[in-house]
Amino acid sequence: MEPSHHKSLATVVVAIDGPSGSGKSSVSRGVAARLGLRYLDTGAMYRAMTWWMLRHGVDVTDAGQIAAACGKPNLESGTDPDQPKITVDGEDVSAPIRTREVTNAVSAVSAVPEVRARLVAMQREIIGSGGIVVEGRDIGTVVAPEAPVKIFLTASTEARAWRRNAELAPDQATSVAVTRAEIVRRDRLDSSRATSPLAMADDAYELDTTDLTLEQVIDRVVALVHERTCA
Ligand SMILES: Nc1ncnc2c1ncn2[C@@H]1O[C@H](COP(=O)(O)OP(=O)(O)OP(=O)(O)O)[C@@H](O)[C@H]1O
Ligand SMILES: Nc1ccn([C@H]2C[C@H](O)[C@@H](COP(=O)(O)O)O2)c(=O)n1
Repeated sequence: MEPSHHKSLATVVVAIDGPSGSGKSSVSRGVAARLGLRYLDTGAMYRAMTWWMLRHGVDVTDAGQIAAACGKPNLESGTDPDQPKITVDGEDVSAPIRTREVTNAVSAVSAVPEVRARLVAMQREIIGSGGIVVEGRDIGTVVAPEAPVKIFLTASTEARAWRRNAELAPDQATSVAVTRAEIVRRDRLDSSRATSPLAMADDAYELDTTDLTLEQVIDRVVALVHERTCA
């Protein structure tokens, strides 16, 4: 990252991007809680949109159907890092958006430009004047390109598969090999879509978390935020 614009914590935007299972959610929540910032999980928004499509019988392989329907659900994202919550039409969907059915359909839904246009606008509105950690795939490149702190988290495919597999709910349990294949497929789709694919911003700080504990990663990101904001 270029040493540049110093900001106060009250207005800072910390953009955290990376592939599935690299630790974005846990790191972002930990950093936000430590620094007293808000937290936005943009992946949860794409998941909630996908959950609604599946619930309403939208064919999630048909981009036209997705585009026509994506303005209908009323999504509300909480920003409390200690209690992340997302509702669709008033229903708390924090748990059902984590099923493998949603996980395996979300890349197709999030590749549709109309979906991205609506959710990116909502994300920018929530970010507002800042004081927030935002995680996703295109935060540093598209949603908040002016963010003074940009982190791109990575980890080996093996580490990500083990981490992701270990946290599946009992009714979603599968083998590490299946989880690994699902992660590889999702990364490929998320990185190859035409509109704002998963990508590292030129001015992002790349952090490989393979051999780091969660606490070590949080410590490093907090240190970077202090460095960038002089706080
Ligand atoms: N550095 C780390 N060391 C060990 N486990 C970690 C580390 N970072 C995250 N984890 C664990 O890995 C799992 C996946 O992390 P997390 O959900 O934060 O990743 P993610 O990048 O947000 O994934 P996704 O994009 O698929 O939602 C969680 O169970 C988390 O506790
Ligand atoms: N900014 C974002 C965030 C997420 N997505 C899509 C692509 C992911 O596979 C999916 C779920 O995200 P996760 O909860 O695993 O972080 O949502 C995106 O396209 N852009």
